[in-house]
Amino acid sequence: MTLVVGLTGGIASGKSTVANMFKEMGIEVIDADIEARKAVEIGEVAYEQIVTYFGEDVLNDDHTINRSRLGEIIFNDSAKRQKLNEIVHPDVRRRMNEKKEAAISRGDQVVVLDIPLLFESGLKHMVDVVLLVYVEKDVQLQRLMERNQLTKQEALARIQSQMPIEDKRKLADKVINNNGSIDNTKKQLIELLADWKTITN
Ligand SMILES: CC(C)(COP(=O)(O)OP(=O)(O)OC[C@H]1O[C@@H](n2cnc3c(N)ncnc32)[C@H](O)[C@@H]1O)[C@@H](O)C(=O)NCCC(=O)NCCS
Ligand SMILES: Nc1ncnc2c1ncn2[C@@H]1O[C@H](COP(=O)(O)OP(=O)(O)OP(=O)(O)O)[C@@H](O)[C@H]1O
Repeated sequence: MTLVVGLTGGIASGKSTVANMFKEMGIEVIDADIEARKAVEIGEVAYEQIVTYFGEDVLNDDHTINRSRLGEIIFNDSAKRQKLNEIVHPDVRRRMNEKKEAAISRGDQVVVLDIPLLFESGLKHMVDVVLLVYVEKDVQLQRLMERNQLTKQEALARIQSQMPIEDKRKLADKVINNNGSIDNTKKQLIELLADWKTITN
């Protein structure tokens, strides 16, 4: 039996950090952000729809999507964000499902789906258990500003474009608290995996 874990959290809460820990343990992680990048490559259906809706202003000179420009637009306008989600998400789900089915066919014990918008997009049905990477709001803001070189206002716009992390915490099956050190986070993950081993064996 394969346990399908949905890894989620707020922006910059530490999903990729935890995802890398899973990978180091030899567990496959299917990353929605990576699949979303592939879905908007030149020639893909979503690419054409983005150009039609948002115009050529969101393109780089080489015609690829200018991600920072598109981000500036959608993180400050909920109607445009919803439109982008409608364009990109169906293909992201299709790509993730294909990889998930491959992991199940191979007989992997655990496969992880890293989906930032798991709750916002109603994707709980895609996984067996939801694992939330939690951080307090001030830590989240600080880490986001530092990692993406954003002003406080820009970072807050991104945080506020998602379901509040406190609400996500109530909906999750398991929570890893990532306020502390990376080592502490890893310890919590190892304990969780030991629990799950009894489920998958
Ligand atoms: C807006 C875009 C161009 C910004 O690209 P950029 O390279 O700056 O960021 P990246 O893709 O690495 O996303 C970083 C984080 O932003 C958050 N985020 C991204 N898209 C959204 C969204 N539509 N709504 C809320 N939060 C989002 C997530 O927490 C994500 O982990 C890009 O995020 C995008 O195409 N988003 C739409 C697809 C999507 O929803 N992706 C998220 C998972 S499916
Ligand atoms: N426990 C920690 N201590 C200090 N810094 C951390 C810790 N966990 C993560 N970080 C840093 O915080 C930032 C956000 O972490 P990460 O990229 O893993 O978040 P994410 O949830 O994957 O973000 P996104 O939603 O944008 O994909 C990174 O710069 C990372 O190095």
